[in-house]
Amino acid sequence: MMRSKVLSLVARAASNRMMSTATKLTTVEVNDKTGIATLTMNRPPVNGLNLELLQDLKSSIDEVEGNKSRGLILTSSSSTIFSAGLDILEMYKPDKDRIRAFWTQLQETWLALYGSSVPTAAAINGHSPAGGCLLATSCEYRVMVPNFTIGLNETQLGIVAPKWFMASFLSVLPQREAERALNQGRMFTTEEALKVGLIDETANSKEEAIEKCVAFIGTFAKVNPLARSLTKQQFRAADLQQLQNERQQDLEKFLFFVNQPAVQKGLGIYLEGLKKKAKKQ
Ligand SMILES: CC/C=C\C/C=C\CCC/C=C/CC(=O)SCCNC(=O)CCNC(=O)[C@H](O)C(C)(C)COP(=O)(O)OP(=O)(O)OC[C@H]1O[C@@H](n2cnc3c(N)ncnc32)[C@H](O)[C@@H]1OP(=O)(O)O
Repeated sequence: MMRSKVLSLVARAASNRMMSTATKLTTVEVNDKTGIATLTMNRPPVNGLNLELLQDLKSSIDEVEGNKSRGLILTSSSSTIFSAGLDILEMYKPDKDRIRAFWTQLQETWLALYGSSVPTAAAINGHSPAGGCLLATSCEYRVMVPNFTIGLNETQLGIVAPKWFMASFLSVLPQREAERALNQGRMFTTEEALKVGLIDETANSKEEAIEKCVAFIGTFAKVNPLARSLTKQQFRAADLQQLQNERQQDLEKFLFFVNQPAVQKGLGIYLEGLKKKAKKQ
């Protein structure tokens, strides 16, 4: 390794504190200069949101809430995928107990991220379908690298995005755009997403995306943190409360829906298509 690279790694290690261990599917790194935490998803190959990744995401969000970070940037360790969304294997021919725990964990993770008291931003450094888009739109700001896609494509899989997925989407897009895109299951390219307002900025690399997220979080430097976070909570309270009130019904609805033979058949065909595509590559 070149000496300069070694020196830069040593310097980086000195100015950043790794808060989580590498055994987890997420890592949290707090930059000592900015006080901003970067939460990185690391579940190869596609950051499919399974029960364990969702558990780690939730505990990492809690960790950032608890360690007085000035903000949270969500990103991925993959060079081409932010997150492929929910791990379809959790929903296809599911285990009865595990699928309950899975959906309950997804609810908890969304409540924690969408309701986070710290400023949140997503550095979207790869494709971001469905649950990936849910994570990104749960943050307050999005910066995306070109040549990738983002959107809620559920209808393309023959499934329906629950109300709280729509709430995140609607916190970013006007109702007319959101409704049309959801009905179509539309995936937006980075450029299209910028034009419609689904993302806030583009960046040429993950590093630049993170820098732009840091700049966004920096815009709150002179704002009273309590006033900022209470204002954010007020904007989001109705969406959060709705899921809190309906958590059990939402779970039962999901279980009923996902166990329908037609839905299982559709998920099986979709998975098969993904696997065939992967083999061809
Ligand atoms: C009234 C309503 C009430 C309740 C509603 C009920 C239920 C519905 C709610 C459920 C909501 C679901 C939201 C979701 O998130 S569903 C998941 C949607 N995700 C996708 O459609 C993404 C699919 N994947 C892709 O498009 C591509 O993989 C991707 C662009 C992300 C990456 O492409 P790349 O070419 O880089 O990789 P691949 O070769 O395609 O994939 C590599 C391996 O990974 C597997 N894979 C990919 N995505 C998933 C996934 N989401 N889950 C599981 N596995 C996935 C893929 O099969 C390859 O596997 P191998 O062949 O290597 O084994």
